[in-house]
Amino acid sequence: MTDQTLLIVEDDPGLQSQLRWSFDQYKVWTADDRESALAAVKRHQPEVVTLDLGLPPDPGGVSEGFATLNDILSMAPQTKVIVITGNDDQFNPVKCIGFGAYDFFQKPIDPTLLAFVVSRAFRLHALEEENRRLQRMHITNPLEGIVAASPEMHEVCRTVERLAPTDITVLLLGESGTGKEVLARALHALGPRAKKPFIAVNAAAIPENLLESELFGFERGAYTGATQQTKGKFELADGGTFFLDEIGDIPLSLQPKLLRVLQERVVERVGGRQPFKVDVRVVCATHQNLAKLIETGRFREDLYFRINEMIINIPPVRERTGDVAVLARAFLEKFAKQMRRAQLLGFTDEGLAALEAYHWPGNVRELEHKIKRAVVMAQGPLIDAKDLELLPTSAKRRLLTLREAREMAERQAIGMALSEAGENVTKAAELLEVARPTLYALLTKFNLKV
Ligand SMILES: Nc1ncnc2c1ncn2[C@@H]1O[C@H](COP(=O)(O)OP(=O)(O)OP(=O)(O)O)[C@@H](O)[C@H]1O
Repeated sequence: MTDQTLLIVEDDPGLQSQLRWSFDQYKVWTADDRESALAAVKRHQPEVVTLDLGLPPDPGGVSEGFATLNDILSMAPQTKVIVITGNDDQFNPVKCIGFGAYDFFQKPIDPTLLAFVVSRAFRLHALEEENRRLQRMHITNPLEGIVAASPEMHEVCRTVERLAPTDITVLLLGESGTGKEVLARALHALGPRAKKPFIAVNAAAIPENLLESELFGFERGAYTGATQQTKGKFELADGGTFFLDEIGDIPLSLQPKLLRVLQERVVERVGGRQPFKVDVRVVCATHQNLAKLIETGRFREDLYFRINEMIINIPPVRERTGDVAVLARAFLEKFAKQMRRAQLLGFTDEGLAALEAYHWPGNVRELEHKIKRAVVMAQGPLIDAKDLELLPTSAKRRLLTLREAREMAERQAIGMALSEAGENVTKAAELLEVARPTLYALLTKFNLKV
């Protein structure tokens, strides 16, 4: 027997038991009036219901059946209700479907046909559930490897999705640790070059005198110690994506050579005389203000125009509405699993308040490190401000309106509850102590696509 649950609402005991036996491959529950039907829906959450329209106290009519249909669908809108009636009013089918029933059946019942309709209803329900699950995942995982609940980051992710299939050079602007590299990887992974290399170079991390050969490669004998020809990173990225992080740190002397690669996709190794073509998609990033660097003569304007075909501004964590809680939760799960600390369940209210109040100058990277440390340090089942080495600060933040504060809190609570409930809306609604329809209404209100 499967876990698929069927509720048969039928007041005729003979028909009820006939139906019960013909569906023994499902978990079957029965009810014979509106009250017991609603109790069974609440308790057993059947995916499919067969509903006799003629229920007491109106067994010869349809009023009680329609009221039951209406109540079931208000309580559990995803349920597939198959209406069965002996009443041959030709308008009933239209009315039932208009009320949200999945299908309509006239008595006498053809068991083979009904079995077929019921199994199709289960299939459709499963497909819709899977669809809802995928959409819910999208709330906190808008892109592979990216955790975000804020509309600001969802917008960034949508832009990444739109740009991924193109070869447009993208410039990612954002403070350190905001996720520029993760987004560059997403641009690569979602595009046609996904199976080819993704090569990242951080210009700030490589000494100036080594940067040219790192980027463009060198020929044997190009300088003392150059014992063999070596490929540069551009060449290694051939066919794929080249991610140049901290482009603002590229020395002025190298900028013309870089401009040439970007303009003509041509590379020349240090000490080489034969320029050759490379096929790369280029993504650049910086936390610096390039306009200022241009003003002070440290960055070429023509290079700037080359790399800014499309700019994506990544907001700092303190400006993302509702991201801190879901990021914290995701990192807690990741590190608790890695470090086998399954007893860690979440954050104390004070811990969460401290996370929210902090201004995160190091953005997601800092948040990740703080949670990692706290997972090691925490003694009880909940992480508090002390474990995080944070005190609720009085750091100046823009004063929120009451409405903004309420919405932010609601959004965070929903994100946390969904994450806690493994993305199961029913469980999340229980954790939040609201009815499922209320949670759905809130998800819609916050444009969370369920
Ligand atoms: N939205 C996110 N969801 C999950 N993890 C994230 C997210 N953003 C960033 N991270 C993680 O935070 C860390 C820093 O991200 P990343 O290296 O992409 O930032 P960056 O902006 O490139 O930093 P820098 O400017 O210092 O190079 C990484 O471990 C990354 O996996």
